[in-house]
Amino acid sequence: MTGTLAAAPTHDRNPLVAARSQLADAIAALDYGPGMLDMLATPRREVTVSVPLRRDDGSVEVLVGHRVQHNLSRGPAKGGVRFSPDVTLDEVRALAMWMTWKCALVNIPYGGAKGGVAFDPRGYSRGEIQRVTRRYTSEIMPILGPTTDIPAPDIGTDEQVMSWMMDTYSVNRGHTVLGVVTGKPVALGGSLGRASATSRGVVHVALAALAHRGIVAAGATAAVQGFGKVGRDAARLLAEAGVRVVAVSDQYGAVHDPAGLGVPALMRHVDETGSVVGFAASEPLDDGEELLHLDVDLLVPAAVEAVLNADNAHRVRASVITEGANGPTTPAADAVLEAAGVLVVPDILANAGGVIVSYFEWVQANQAYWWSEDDVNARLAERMQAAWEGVVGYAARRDISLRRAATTLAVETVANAHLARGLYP
Ligand SMILES: NC(=O)C1=CN([C@@H]2O[C@H](COP(=O)(O)OP(=O)(O)OC[C@H]3O[C@@H](n4cnc5c(N)ncnc54)[C@H](OP(=O)(O)O)[C@@H]3O)[C@@H](O)[C@H]2O)C=CC1
Ligand SMILES: O=C(O)CCC(=O)C(=O)O
Repeated sequence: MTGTLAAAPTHDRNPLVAARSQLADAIAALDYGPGMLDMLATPRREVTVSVPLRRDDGSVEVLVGHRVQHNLSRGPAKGGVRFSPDVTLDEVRALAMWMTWKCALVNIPYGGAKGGVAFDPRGYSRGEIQRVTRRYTSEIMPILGPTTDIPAPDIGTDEQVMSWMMDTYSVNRGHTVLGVVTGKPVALGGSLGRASATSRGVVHVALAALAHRGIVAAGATAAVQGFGKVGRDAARLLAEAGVRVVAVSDQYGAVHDPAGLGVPALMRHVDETGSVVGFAASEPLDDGEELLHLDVDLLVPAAVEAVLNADNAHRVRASVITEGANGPTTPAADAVLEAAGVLVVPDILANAGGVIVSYFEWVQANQAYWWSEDDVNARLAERMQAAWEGVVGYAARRDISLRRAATTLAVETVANAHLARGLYP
């Protein structure tokens, strides 16, 4: 390994350490010439920008934003934009690398990217968030475009933020460019089914994983960490499938009902109060951490990275973990969970439904022809099922974990694209 990798951080909870360790595992199982590991570990392009913001009170704050394009060998870079105080360049690099593997694994013609601005949108007005979005978009505009890099929503962003990004890009280009971002509102060239696509994909593979373990979904128990764009619809769809969702959490706390939470009523409570905390038909858990250790059939981490780590993995009692979030399990935790026989459905497979329907949205926008929601959902289910079967089959043939199988399959696809393009002449 050369300079870039030698300088890498080493902490178990650093997402870049996790992403690079997963890549190194995959490369070790494959047969490529020297340089492939370094090349795939290194982002193709990184932009760090200042985002000056005039606050509503007249003061000026200078925020920091990033956009990292990890790989472009199979098509334009694709991946979400995150507004969160925890955004760092290392985090964005890791998330961009995971996007590359995700797009390759589910065979959509993209490389991986990710972006973010380090601030907590909960402390800012709608007007301030719009100004941050527009300035960030302008600053990274040289590397954006419908054939180069196509953002989408992630933590702290939504379809309104995507509309502002599309508008800023389009105004600068002089015409409307629908294909420059996905996750837009349906009224503005978005796709039916995109808003719930990540959750729908998570639930598709969660149900497949329960069946794989011989657990009947009807009456099985689940805990969901995070009640945002991914966790909320995952809880709803699990409940609709007959799974008893016994606990959910957000940043403010966690609620629990061993008999099963009434998810529609909980959703109404969150709409009214902004948090799951205080939901009448439930008991509070001491802290969000407790949710991760409940004795449930299924655990769905759908919030942030590294929540399952060296310190707590041994306390997990779930049979199946389906990763709605990116990078919720550190490599040290993975080893503990694998030894304990927990089936972990990895992020790049489990949460790929979002980018799959983003791809459908981009295809529809480029064709200016929109599909029905049933059509979108059927195509999504078909791709999730194919990816699930591919990963499970590969893992079984080699007697390896689903994470190792998924990463190896994806890395091989990307490495072969580099070879086909003439990496080793
Ligand atoms: N949106 C998408 O299409 C996709 C998202 N993902 C991944 O899914 C994860 C969630 O993203 P998304 O739902 O879009 O983001 P949101 O911002 O919509 O929701 C994040 C949720 O996580 C909660 N949260 C944050 N920190 C914690 C914590 N420490 N403990 C418990 N809950 C916490 C938030 O709480 P609160 O509500 O209180 O703020 C919120 O409910 C991320 O890892 C993202 O990268 C992956 C694929 C696609
Ligand atoms: O929909 C997309 O393009 C990307 C979604 C995303 O950021 C992710 O899958 O982590």
